[in-house]
Formats: sequence, structure tokens, C-alpha cells
Amino acid sequence: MTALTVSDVDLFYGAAQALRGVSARAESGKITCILGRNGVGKSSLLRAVTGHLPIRKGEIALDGEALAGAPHARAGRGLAYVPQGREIFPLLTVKENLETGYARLPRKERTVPEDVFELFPVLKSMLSRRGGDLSGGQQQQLAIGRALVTRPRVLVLDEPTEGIQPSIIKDIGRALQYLRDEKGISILLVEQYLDFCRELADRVYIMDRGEIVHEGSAESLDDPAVRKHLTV
Ligand SMILES: Nc1ncnc2c1ncn2[C@@H]1O[C@H](COP(=O)(O)OP(=O)(O)OP(=O)(O)O)[C@@H](O)[C@H]1O
Repeated sequence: MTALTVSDVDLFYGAAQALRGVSARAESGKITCILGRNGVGKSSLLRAVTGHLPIRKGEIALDGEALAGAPHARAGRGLAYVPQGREIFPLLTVKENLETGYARLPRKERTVPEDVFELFPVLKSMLSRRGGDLSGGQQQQLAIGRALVTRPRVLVLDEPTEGIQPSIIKDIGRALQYLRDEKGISILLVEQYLDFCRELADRVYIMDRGEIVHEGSAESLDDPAVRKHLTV
């Protein structure tokens, strides 16, 4: 079983501390959701996990073995990242965007898995369109599709529902459930959209001012004492 573990991690931007002794765990076949108000450190935590930001203290490990080095080295260990704002290539076609996921794959595995098109049929019908011509929701599907091309064991997503219409949010939710249940992928996501987490998450963490202030089941989000960490 794959488990991503974050143990006692501190992270700084210059003198400003963004993560304070953060510990969390994301297991295979589970959706782990990180919630919290704006600016509490959620994206910093994901960027520390993916290797986009250095940590000052603590350890991040996959299956008990330290995850270190640059993002591409971590991708080689099975980590895929869908960043906030999606970061697809606007001038490349949908097909070319998907193919950017090939870089780390052995030549014989350089295909787009068929389930990407089953999960997001719109991508198949738009293969030759430029990424920049897609709607925000379609770009999010493309960003997830591109991550899946790398055959990840751990999928890390930063606010996948941000600015996206409800019907596509449903499609994304269904896709994440499929990846959890049928593929056994460990999914770690940051969300502001409480109902999305409430519906999907197996485990939730709430952050406040760089710290984890709550860990529990999705149902624990119904507790007013827990909700107070999320109200502005
Ligand atoms: N590049 C940076 N340089 C300096 N400080 C930063 C930088 N990025 C983030 N911060 C600060 O670190 C803290 C945590 O930011 P982070 O983006 O991780 O929070 P967040 O919970 O993901 O917020 P949001 O929901 O707004 O994305 C904030 O106080 C933020 O201002």
C-alpha cells in the first residue's frame, strides 16, 4: 500500500514561517482533503510535497522512503501534481499538452491511457484544439488528464474546483472517485469548496496559520466546533 507521509515539516519564505510542524498522511485508495481559509499554508504544503519549495525541517516520504530532490525526481517516484490555475500550455494542442506527460515514461508506455478519455470525453473531441481555447473547466480536465498520463501512484491537486461550473465539478468528483476506487491512487487535494470535500474525502485536515488544527473523517466537518476553523 502506498502512503505519502509528511512529518513535522517547517517551511519559510525568507523570515516568514508558512508551515509549522505539519504532519499528515495520504494513503492509497483514499482521498485526503486539506481545508482552511485563504493564506493558511495549504498550497505551500502541496508545493513542499511536490518539491517546488524546500522545507527547513521535517520529512516527506513515500512508502517510508524520503521524497527528496526536484519535482521531476519526485514525479519519477510516482507523484503527479495539478497546480492551482492548472498551468496547461495555451499554445499547444490538447494532444500535445497530454503528451508533455510522456517525458518520464519508457518509450513503450508513451500512450494516453484510454480511461483519460472515458473520464473526460471532451478531451477526445478537442484533441487538436489549442489548450488556451478551452474553458476553465476543460483546462482543469486537461490538467488532470496530463497528470494521469504519467501513471501516478499519488495525485496532488490544488483547488481543482476553483472557478469551475457545477456540471464539470461533478465530472471531476466522479473522476477522482474512479481513480481512488478502481486504480487505488492516493489523492491529496486542497479545497475551499467544503461540500466537495464532504462528499469525497476519506480523511480531512484543516489548517490554520501554518498548522494542522483538525484531523478527522469527512463527517467531522459537520461539527460546528470544526467548522469554526473555516469561517472567515
Ligand atoms: N512566494 C511567497 N513569498 C512569500 N510569502 C508567501 C509566498 N507564497 C505564499 N506566501 C505566504 O505564505 C502563507 C501561506 O500561503 P499559501 O499560498 O500556502 O496559503 P493557502 O492556504 O494555499 O492560501 P490560498 O487559498 O489563498 O492559496 C501566506 O501568508 C502567504 O502570504
